[in-house]
Amino acid sequence: MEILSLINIPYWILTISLICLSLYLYTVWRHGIWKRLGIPGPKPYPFLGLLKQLPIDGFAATDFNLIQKYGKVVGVYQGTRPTLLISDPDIVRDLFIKDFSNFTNRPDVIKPDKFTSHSMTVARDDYWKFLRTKISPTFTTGKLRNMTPLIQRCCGDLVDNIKKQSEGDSVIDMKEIASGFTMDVICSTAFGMQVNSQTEKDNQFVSYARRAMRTQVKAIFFLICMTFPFMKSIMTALFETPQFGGTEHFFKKVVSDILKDRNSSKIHRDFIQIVTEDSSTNDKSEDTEVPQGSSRFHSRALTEDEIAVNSLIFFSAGFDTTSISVSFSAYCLARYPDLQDKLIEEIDRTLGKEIPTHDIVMKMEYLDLFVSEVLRLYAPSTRFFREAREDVSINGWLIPKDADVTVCVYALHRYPEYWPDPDTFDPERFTEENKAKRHPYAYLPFGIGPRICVGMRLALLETKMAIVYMLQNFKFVTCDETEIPVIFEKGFLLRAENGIKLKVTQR
Ligand code: HEM
Repeated sequence: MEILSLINIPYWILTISLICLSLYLYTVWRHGIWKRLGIPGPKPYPFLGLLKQLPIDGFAATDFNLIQKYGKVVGVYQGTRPTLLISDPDIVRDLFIKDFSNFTNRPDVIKPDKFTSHSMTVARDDYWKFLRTKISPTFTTGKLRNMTPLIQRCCGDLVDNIKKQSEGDSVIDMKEIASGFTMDVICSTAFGMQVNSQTEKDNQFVSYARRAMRTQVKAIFFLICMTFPFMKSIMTALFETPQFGGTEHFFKKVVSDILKDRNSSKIHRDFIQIVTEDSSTNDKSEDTEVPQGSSRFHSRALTEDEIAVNSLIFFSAGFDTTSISVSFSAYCLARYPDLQDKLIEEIDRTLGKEIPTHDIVMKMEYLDLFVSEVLRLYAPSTRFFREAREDVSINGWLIPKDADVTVCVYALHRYPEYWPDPDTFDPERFTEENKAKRHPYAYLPFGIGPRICVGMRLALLETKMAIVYMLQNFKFVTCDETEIPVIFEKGFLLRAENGIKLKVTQR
């Protein structure tokens, strides 16, 4: 202390310096984990690791380049979080299916607040199993068949919107139009509300929904928590203030009012109605994926908060993803006129101008091949994740407890070993014959295993219905404004940065 007083350093400077030094040593130690375990990967950037690269190159290109350079397993750091990037279908199967009990949970970067902790996407272990068991029956074939009239109505509005916006040979932006359509489908299938978000721009419900999905601010909170995990609690508290999020009260009230207003005389076919009727006890349909062993929660119904937050995941998990699949479908139709004609031929032969039903649409063979190929090249989620519960050894490598394991869907779907000539758009890759020749886990647009996307059936139905309605009325064509190839946003979702500009001709 006497030496310090001699060189006259104020205590506050000394304290700050010591904190900085400790943080630096902490990150250096964390950034050595993969090297100590012998897993290949790039030298991490101080503090930020891969988080420095992601905003520059974007998730898709960063993962693609790393996997090209280091192979199918790459050790990186997101901030100081050790993350294993994987694009090896065998390893994905071993971890995400065979060893699911060790890889049940997603990493919780931001500590979920009390309300969000009821969401199926972030719930952990037995509580996740309970929620999944209660919510999965919403997406059985029977329930989706019942929901189809809601989707048909939104498809009708979609066609009207395209007609209106393309008047006088105008260029339309399918990114905008598809996002309006997806919003309408969610409002009706989750909440039973009829909205045309394309024409009702100031609808209060829609503006709250858009606010709940605002991602830029969330990204900053995520970045801080990934770099310094001990900041989780502070960031969580901030995140919930009305300036940054704060949509919880609005949606809780909406759900509470809906539940009060419902009376038994009117038939409702939406998510809120289905889970209120506690469907898991009376609808164990053949095609619902329900995890086993969800012990102690089973006997009770969902609470109002659980219904509210899980109706919100229709927005957070189902909005951008489905809107990307609809907009890129239109893009591929315009880019490949021969394939568009083939699809039109199938639609005309099967349906003509009749209203598409669930069963007819889901049985259309070429439509299925086409949508599968769209979701290969333009898989909306570039990645999906799990957290290792325990140390796990795989192919002679140790994955340490708490590490993130991330499947790089964008890179996997372009790996030439599984997808010869990967940049070519070719729906024939998905014929039964060609599928049988390929690794079954080389195609993962909806994830894999017991935690696979719960809304997959709804997303496919919605996308296919939209395509059929659109092609019954129009043909898509590229124009001077169409960006070829599309430039992607840099985020985790594969959105087109500058929209998807196309023209249509009437049929
Ligand atoms: C084309 C559209 C969609 C795509 C590409 C997509 C993709 C995904 C992916 C990759 C996952 C992670 C799976 C995993 O970790 O193994 C996921 C999870 C999830 N998705 Fe989707 N999704 C889509 C539409 C939807 C829709 C419409 C809904 C809701 C209505 C939805 C609800 C969810 C939920 C709740 C989860 C978390 C499941 C759980 O943790 O058990 N998704 N989705």
